[in-house]
Amino acid sequence: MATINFGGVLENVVKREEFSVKKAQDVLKNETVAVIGYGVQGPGQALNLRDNGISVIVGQRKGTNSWKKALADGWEEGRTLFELETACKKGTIIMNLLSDAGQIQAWDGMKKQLTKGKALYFSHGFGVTFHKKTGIVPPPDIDVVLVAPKGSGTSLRSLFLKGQGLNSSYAVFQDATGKAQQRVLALGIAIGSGYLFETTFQKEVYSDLTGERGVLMGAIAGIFEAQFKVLRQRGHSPSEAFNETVEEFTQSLMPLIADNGMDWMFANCSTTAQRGALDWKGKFRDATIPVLNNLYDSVVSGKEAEIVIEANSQANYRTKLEAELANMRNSELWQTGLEVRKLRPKK
Ligand SMILES: NC(=O)C1=CN([C@@H]2O[C@H](COP(=O)(O)OP(=O)(O)OC[C@H]3O[C@@H](n4cnc5c(N)ncnc54)[C@H](O)[C@@H]3O)[C@@H](O)[C@H]2O)C=CC1
Ligand SMILES: CC(=O)[C@](C)(O)C(=O)O
Ligand SMILES: [Mg+2]
Ligand SMILES: [Mg+2]
Repeated sequence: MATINFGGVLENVVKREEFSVKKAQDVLKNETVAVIGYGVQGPGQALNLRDNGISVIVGQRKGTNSWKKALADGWEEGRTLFELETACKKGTIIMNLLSDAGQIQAWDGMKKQLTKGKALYFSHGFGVTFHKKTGIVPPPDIDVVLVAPKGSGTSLRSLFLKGQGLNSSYAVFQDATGKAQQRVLALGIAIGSGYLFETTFQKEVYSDLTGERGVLMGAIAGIFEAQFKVLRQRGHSPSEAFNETVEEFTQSLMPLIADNGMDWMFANCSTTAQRGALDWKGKFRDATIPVLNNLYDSVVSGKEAEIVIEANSQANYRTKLEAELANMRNSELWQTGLEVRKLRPKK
C-alpha cells in the first residue's frame, strides 16, 4: 500500500507492482470465483480473471442474450456456466454483477447460498447502502467487499488485452473471516485494475451516482444540447453548431485535458479563447453548483435509488429506455453528429 499526495491530501493506493497478479493467484488459489450476471461488467471481469489464471465460473439465467454471449465467450454449460443459484452454490467468492435492479430480485435465491466463510463481492455500493429499498442485507458470517472499476466493463477488457488497465476503487464492508482485505485486493488486481483506491460502500455509491448523473453523462449531455440549441436558434448551421459544441471537444480539446490537465488545454488554445474561457468558467461553475447540490441531496436521501428501482421494475422498462435513447439518436444534434463523424479525415 502506498500513500500518495493528491494535491495536498494523502490517500492510500494499492499498486499492481506491490500486489502482483502472482500474489493475487496465490491468495485466490483455493477459491472458486462465481461471476453472477454477464451483462457489461460480468464479461470484462470474468474474462480478465480467467486469463489471469483464477478459477472462475459464470452464473446467468439460461436462454437470455447474456447466456448466449457467455457461450460465445467460451464458458461451457455444466462446467463453467451455470444457472444463478447453482453458480452461487459452487462459488466460494460470489461476484454479484447483476444489474442493480436485478440484484434485488435475485437476492432471496442468492442469500441461501451465502454460507459461512464465503465472500460476497459487488462492483457498486448501491444494493448494500440502500438496503432499506433493496432488501440486500448480507448474513453476518461472510465477507462483503467491493471493487468498482472506474469505467465500462468493455474498457476494462479492452485495456487489459492491450496490457494496460483501468483503475478501480475498493472497500471492505464486512470482514467475517479476517481475510476480506486480502481477498478484495487480490480480486481487484485479478480483474485487471491498474491501481486500487480505498473507499467505502457509501462513498462509492454517492460519488458514482453523482458523477454519472452530473459531469460524466447527465450534465455533459445537457450542456451539449443547450449550446447546440442556442447556436441553431441564432442562425448557425447544424454542422457549425455541432463542430463548436461536440466535435472539437471530443477530437481536439478533451484529449489534451486527458493527457496533461485543464491548464495545458487552455495553454494550447489562442489567447483570445483563454481570456474568454477564464472569464466564463466561473459563471458556469456558479450556475451549476446549486444543481449539483440538489443532485447530491437526491442521491443521499435515496430518491435516486428509488427512481432507478421503480423504473427498472416495470415490465416494459427496456422498451421505454430504448425509445428514449432513440429519441436522442434521432435528434438534430446527434443526427448531425452521425454525419460529422463520417467526415473525420483518415490516413
Ligand atoms: N456498466 C458498467 O460498466 C458498470 C457497472 N457497474 C456495476 O456493476 C454491476 C453490473 O452492472 P452491468 O454489468 O452494467 O449490468 P447489466 O445491466 O448489464 O446487467 C447484468 C446482468 O444482469 C442480468 N439480470 C438483470 N436483471 C436480472 C434479474 N431480475 N434476474 C437475474 N438476472 C438479471 C442480465 O441478464 C445481465 O446479464 C452493477 O452493480 C453496476 O452498477 C460498475 C461500474 C461500471
Ligand atoms: C461506467 C460507470 O462507471 C458508470 C457510468 O458509473 C455506470 O455505468 O454505472
Ligand atoms: Mg461509475
Ligand atoms: Mg454507475
